[in-house]
Amino acid sequence: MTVPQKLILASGSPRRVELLVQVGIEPARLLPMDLDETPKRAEHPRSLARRLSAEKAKAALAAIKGEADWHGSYILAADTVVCVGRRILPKPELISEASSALHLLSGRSHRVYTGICLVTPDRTFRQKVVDTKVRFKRLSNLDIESYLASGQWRGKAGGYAIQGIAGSFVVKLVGSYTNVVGLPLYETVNLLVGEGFDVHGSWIEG
Ligand SMILES: Cc1cn([C@H]2C[C@H](O)[C@@H](COP(=O)(O)OP(=O)(O)OP(=O)(O)O)O2)c(=O)[nH]c1=O
Repeated sequence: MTVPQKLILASGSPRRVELLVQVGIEPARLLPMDLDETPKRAEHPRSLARRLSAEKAKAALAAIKGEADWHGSYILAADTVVCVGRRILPKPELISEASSALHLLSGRSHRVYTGICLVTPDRTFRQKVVDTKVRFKRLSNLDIESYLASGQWRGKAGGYAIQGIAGSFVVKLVGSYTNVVGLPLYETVNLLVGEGFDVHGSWIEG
């Protein structure tokens, strides 16, 4: 008898769930981890994405360790960081923060790093950081004001969501699109397959 594999997604991000479901992976459980995401002094954005994704995975592992049926589960966590040069942009909750971020992104290229961390059933930690280069058009005052009014910036790294209105700001994108949304699908599936997770099982028609 084969034991069904379970994936615990250590995330509260609906985008990450949607991306996994898009490739046929239905997380058995969502376990959002509320961590302090403040960067360390002079921390590189790539290192921040790597560190936070590992911390989310570690916290999720600690949370389920005492449970009898966690054996055989995989845990996946991710963290997305947007930066202009080495300047890390916040995940704005205030309109003023979102406005500053959009002014900074206007007419420039920036990078989006997503760290992914997979904990295997034997508790091995496997990590990867993926980066994407994105160039925005020059945003007019009307673009910025209207975008701020949309509220789509709230809680999103860098103060925008490429899967919404801000998709129309993108002049050029080099790398993974899904990485910008919050979970790089190629690399995530690769990591899962490499660690023995059956991603293909759900692809059968009917
Ligand atoms: C740049 C960008 C970010 N985002 C989102 C993805 C993430 O949800 C968020 C980055 O913050 P994260 O800290 O990576 O994720 P989160 O706090 O939303 O969720 P969790 O830690 O529980 O997994 O920004 C978009 O949805 N679209 C985009 O274009």
